[in-house]
Amino acid sequence: MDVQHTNLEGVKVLTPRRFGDERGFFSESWSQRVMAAEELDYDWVQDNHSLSARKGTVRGLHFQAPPHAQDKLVRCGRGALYDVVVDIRKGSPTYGQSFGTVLSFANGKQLLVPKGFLHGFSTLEPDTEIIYKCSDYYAPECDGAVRFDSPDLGIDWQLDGAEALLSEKDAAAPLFADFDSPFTYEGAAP
Ligand SMILES: Cc1cn([C@H]2C[C@H](O)[C@@H](COP(=O)(O)OP(=O)(O)O[C@H]3O[C@@H](C)C(=O)[C@@H](O)[C@H]3O)O2)c(=O)[nH]c1=O
Repeated sequence: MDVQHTNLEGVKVLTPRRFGDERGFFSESWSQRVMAAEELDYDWVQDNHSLSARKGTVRGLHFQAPPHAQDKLVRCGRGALYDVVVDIRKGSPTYGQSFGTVLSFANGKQLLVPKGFLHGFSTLEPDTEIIYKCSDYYAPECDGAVRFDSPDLGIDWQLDGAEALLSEKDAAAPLFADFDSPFTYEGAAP
């Protein structure tokens, strides 16, 4: 597993090795044993899978508040997406800063999204599937969202000028400027 650090402490790009042969490839998308050596230790309890039929679909920016905050390990099962995280830990040296990267079936990259970050993505191809592990269960009462195109965040969603397809919930989300984060920075993450 190749592990790349990003501008946001704790946010990492993980790229599993693919063993290719005439049938295709095999890869270990997660191994607790291997990742413990990188000081990454998670008890994943829920796997999520969604399909976005249209290119230019945006899901996000989402979080689950404590006591049901979630770490997530995100990958693309089919197609390609632009995955984005935003630091919302009050007092963090990178509060409000974002990181984005392309996750595709072809590149096999995964993004590790720790608690205390917004997460969202735009689809770069039709019929794009996202698959992700979560460290806590879905808790709708703790579900929260921030408007993806908040001017203060200045995120380029790679939409090439097209209008994003959003859920009603995401269209009604508050702007980042009006958002009071429930997370505080607790020092350096692994
Ligand atoms: C997230 C989630 C939703 N649902 C239900 C609620 C609702 O009826 C339906 C669709 O939910 P949403 O519109 O919130 O789905 P979606 O917009 O895909 O939400 C997801 O977006 C990405 C960016 C994330 O990071 C995820 O954590 C999650 O927030 O699925 C669950 O049953 N379990 C879950 O874990």
